[in-house]
Amino acid sequence: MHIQLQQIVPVPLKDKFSKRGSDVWNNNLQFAPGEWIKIKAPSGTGKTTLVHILYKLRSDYEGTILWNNTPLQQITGDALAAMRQQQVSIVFQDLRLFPNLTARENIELNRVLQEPYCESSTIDAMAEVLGITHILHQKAALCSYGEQQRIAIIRAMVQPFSWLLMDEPFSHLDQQNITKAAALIAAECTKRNAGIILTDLEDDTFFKYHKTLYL
Ligand SMILES: Nc1ncnc2c1ncn2[C@@H]1O[C@H](COP(=O)(O)OP(=O)(O)OP(=O)(O)O)[C@@H](O)[C@H]1O
Repeated sequence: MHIQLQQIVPVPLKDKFSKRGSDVWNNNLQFAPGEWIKIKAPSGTGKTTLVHILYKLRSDYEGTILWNNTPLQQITGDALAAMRQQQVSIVFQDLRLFPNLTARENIELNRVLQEPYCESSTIDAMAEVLGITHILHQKAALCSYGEQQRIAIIRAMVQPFSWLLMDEPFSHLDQQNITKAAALIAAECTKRNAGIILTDLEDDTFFKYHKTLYL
């Protein structure tokens, strides 16, 4: 799936970014299938805003986003749900787990939303790689932020996708866990020939990005 950004300007950020310039805002960009893109920016400059715009969680912007040549504004209802279930997976900055469900239930919900993409045992295998097997039965609310971040990463992996959006996905993890999580994500994206759009504050070596854009 191609993603195009045509002169996107978030209304609340209009004055801020116009003073300092941006590779993204108010520019024309095309993300090709399978591209791995890093969006780098300091705190408060719009990383979450961009991710939410791309996932159609907010529409307070000027310009046009195209998913496979169709303006996002025109993708609604069942078509939007199908896009999110089959084409675009996401790791939110604020994770958005159901606090009263267990870690496994949070992940399972995403796995069975559609024709299951993988076996339930995949959850066990990924949990073992990321070192969270022991908390799979625990309510998400009782898990540490680092554990919740790994739950959210596995949840994003157990559905089909051709694009993976990640908003500061490793912010609560130590270097060893980042390395394991990034390797898992890279392997999954490579297997599916999926694109990555990852936001972060600093440069990183988590992935072999095709391009880095400054927000
Ligand atoms: N609906 C809104 N109305 C007014 N201001 C907003 C709105 N949404 C976002 N902002 C402002 O836009 C700026 C960018 O917010 P955003 O959360 O996208 O930044 P960020 O780069 O993800 O920050 P961080 O790295 O701290 O998570 C902030 O100053 C925020 O207060």
